[in-house]
Amino acid sequence: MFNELVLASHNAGKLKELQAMLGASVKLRSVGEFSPVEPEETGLSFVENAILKARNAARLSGLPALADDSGLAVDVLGGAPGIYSARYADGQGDAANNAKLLLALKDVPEAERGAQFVCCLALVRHADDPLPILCEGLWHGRILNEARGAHGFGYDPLFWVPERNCSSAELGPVEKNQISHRALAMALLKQRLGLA
Ligand SMILES: O=P(O)(O)OP(=O)(O)OP(=O)(O)OC[C@H]1O[C@@H](n2cnc3c(O)ncnc32)[C@H](O)[C@@H]1O
Ligand SMILES: [Mg+2]
Repeated sequence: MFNELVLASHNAGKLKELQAMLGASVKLRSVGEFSPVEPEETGLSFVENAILKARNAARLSGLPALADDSGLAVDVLGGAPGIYSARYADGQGDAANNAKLLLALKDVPEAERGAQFVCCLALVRHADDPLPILCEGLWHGRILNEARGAHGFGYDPLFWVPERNCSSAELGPVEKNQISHRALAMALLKQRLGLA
């Protein structure tokens, strides 16, 4: 159905994971090829931000666009940082985000450190598409007391994966791409597109 999609993301980790999940039959091009400017994520939900990013990328590229809005929702923080995950430490990047999260959970015991990664994928056929395809995935885990592992990106070193007994950054890319929030959302998208 789509041989080429623009990925409405400036996050290289997402591009790598999503391209691996889609396989070679659909080529993902980064929106960075078309503009260095990142749209402001003004939505109040993952869905709204994913649609906003997808429309922006479709407008810039003239191609159908896929967006991924994702984040980490921590139970004891009432779901924070959530849609603000990328900006948790005021735009200072992954290391600062992780340090801030560790500090926020400093005195929280293991049993209360539950969290989930959330991924919302939005696909628009063109910038004004009235019916975006939306797919979501959740991945349940726990926030560690210190970073572990060197794979992945973002909060992966702090996310304990109970079903594998390791952090998400200790999973190899193939394994993470089978069980992550993004993998679940992508599996649904592939079904919707008849690619599964
Ligand atoms: O908006 P784009 O350009 O796609 O890139 P971004 O990195 O800003 O992406 P988001 O706005 O969706 O914010 C997602 C945040 O959640 C984190 N995150 C999402 N998926 C993750 C994953 O699989 N592993 C670790 N962290 C993840 C990521 O590092 C960001 O801090
Ligand atoms: Mg973002």
